[in-house]
Amino acid sequence: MNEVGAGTAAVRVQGLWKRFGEQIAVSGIDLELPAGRFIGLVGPNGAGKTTTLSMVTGLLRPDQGTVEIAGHDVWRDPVAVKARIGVLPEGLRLFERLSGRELLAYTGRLRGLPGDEVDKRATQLLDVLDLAGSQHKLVVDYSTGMRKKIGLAAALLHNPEVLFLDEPFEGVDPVSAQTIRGVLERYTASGATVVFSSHVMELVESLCDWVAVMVAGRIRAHGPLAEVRGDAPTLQQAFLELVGAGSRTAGADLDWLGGGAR
Ligand SMILES: Nc1ncnc2c1ncn2[C@@H]1O[C@H](COP(=O)(O)OP(=O)(O)OP(=O)(O)O)[C@@H](O)[C@H]1O
Repeated sequence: MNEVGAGTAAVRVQGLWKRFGEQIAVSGIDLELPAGRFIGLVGPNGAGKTTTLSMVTGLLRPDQGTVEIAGHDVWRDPVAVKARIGVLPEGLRLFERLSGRELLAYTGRLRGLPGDEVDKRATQLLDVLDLAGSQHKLVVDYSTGMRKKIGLAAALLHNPEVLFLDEPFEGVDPVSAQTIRGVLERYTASGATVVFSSHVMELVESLCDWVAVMVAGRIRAHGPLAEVRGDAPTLQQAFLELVGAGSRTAGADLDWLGGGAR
């Protein structure tokens, strides 16, 4: 059962900072992500999305600031938070010498689920994610898309309240993307919250009902999709305006590229 109903904040971020030497990756952000929504965190390369998601999910300690998930402080109450979240991080490390099914069995036991419940859920997830035929293959032999899918299955196994996904569709073919999408839509329809980062605006526009736009370590816009899109015809156009790239002519200075002298 999910504790957090629609209308309350699934994630509350206050004054979050992260520096790497001279580089300020996240510059004092405040953000409330509503529960029960499909939320997209978008921004150009290097905007700070991965750093933010890592701090929000307890993988990277902030320099300053607090994060609460379902009312629990991520750094003061990590056990309560980790029981309530699922995470598919960027560059996910998996136990390569386990098969897909073994990985789920292991994850389920770590999560404290009874063995027969783990078996039942693993069978269903492997089936829905089209991995049943590869469940006995070692993870090391999985393709990029299969790795994303088994990572997603592991993140969903304990039925978290909030699911965080860093670029879940990168390197995933359209058929697998559609499968992942179906699973996520079903999950949010039941009141759970998904927060995912992506650069693919069409995807964010078609999946999300709430977006946060991050530029240079700050949140530039956030809110319901229609509000952030405003009068722009597409989210892509609104995004280009927000990041100040709307009028930039790509490649204007590359006059040597293409024809002419070689
Ligand atoms: N471990 C690190 N050490 C030094 N700098 C880092 C580190 N991690 C991130 N950065 C810097 O922090 C900034 C934000 O990086 P981050 O990976 O969070 O951005 P992003 O929005 O996820 O980018 P992308 O969309 O390209 O994945 C970048 O300038 C990056 O170079």
